[in-house]
Amino acid sequence: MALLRVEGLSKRFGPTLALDGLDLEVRPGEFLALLGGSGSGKSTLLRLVAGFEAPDSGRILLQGRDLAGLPPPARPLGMMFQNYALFPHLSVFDNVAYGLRREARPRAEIARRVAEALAMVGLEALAARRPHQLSGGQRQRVALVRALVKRPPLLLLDEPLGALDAGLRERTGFELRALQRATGAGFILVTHDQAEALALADRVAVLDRGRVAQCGPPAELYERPASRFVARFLGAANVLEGRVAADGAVEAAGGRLALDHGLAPGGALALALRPERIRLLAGPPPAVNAVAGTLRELAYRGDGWIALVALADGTELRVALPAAAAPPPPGSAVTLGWDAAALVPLAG
Ligand SMILES: Nc1ncnc2c1ncn2[C@@H]1O[C@H](COP(=O)(O)OP(=O)(O)OP(=O)(O)O)[C@@H](O)[C@H]1O
Repeated sequence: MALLRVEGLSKRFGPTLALDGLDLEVRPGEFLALLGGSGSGKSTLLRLVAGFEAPDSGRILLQGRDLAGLPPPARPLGMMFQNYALFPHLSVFDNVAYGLRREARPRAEIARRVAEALAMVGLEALAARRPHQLSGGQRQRVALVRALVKRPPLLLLDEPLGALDAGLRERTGFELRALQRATGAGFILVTHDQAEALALADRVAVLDRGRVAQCGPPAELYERPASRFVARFLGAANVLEGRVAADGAVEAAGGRLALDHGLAPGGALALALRPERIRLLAGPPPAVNAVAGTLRELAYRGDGWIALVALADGTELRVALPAAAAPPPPGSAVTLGWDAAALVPLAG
């Protein structure tokens, strides 16, 4: 059985349709990332699951039970939202113990469970401190174990790493995933950071205008995006608009493109092509999967280069080159090529 099942969920705020018949499933023990641009409905979905808002239509089932009408505290969920304020006047221990005390658990059990929870994130030595005596990353970890100490089957996290700097963000991300595996809880993590979603999640759901545009394991979304939207949103893929010629090759971007499998001729077709799958070619171009263009812009990124190449038909390709590629200066004529397997047909 699914841990969480969301069926046909819709929510309107005045003229804005924040969720538009959204369907989603989270499996037991799964780390699911909700990825989407600003206003795509990520936070609204989390707020509806948490019970802070009621849907206009649709159902939310947790472990098979319809949550309709249940107030937030009655929902068996842990939550860590953007403004995860800790109680400033309470110690780390008391912050984490808060939820267990409200359940009137025996003192000895509370002491044991809080100690275990703090040990999971390496904060047992800081139990007596107040929040203002902690670093940002430490506060964030206290908020996390506070949400987990009641062992909820599902934890909702809204941009939990958003306030941390890049280095701490990556480290805390790894900790988050280790904690998820150790507890076996299902996690839903809202983020607008695609690298974070791809790195941490078992599956990623890409949201677009209140619907799930695609949901699947990170590599599947990245390698086989279903639509132009997902291809561009994840990893800034190039999208080539073309037409299938009589011999099954694709005419696009002013060149002839061959896929690694046959296509029925005649139709219009969009193909995704990742920037890092494109190479600079020297010498005469091959007959297929190569195009000539002019290098317009070049940016050094430390681990490599990003080049913008304008083709004769006006298409602009984004090309990621390795640091050792030694690209020619802007204004140069270049030939680009790629393997047939790099071309991914898009359905929408
Ligand atoms: N309480 C509200 N009143 C009016 N409009 C709202 C309300 N909450 C959300 N919206 C609107 O619903 C849409 C979805 O908002 P939501 O906060 O779910 O997006 P999001 O994907 O979380 O965006 P962000 O990444 O910017 O946080 C937006 O257009 C937003 O302006």
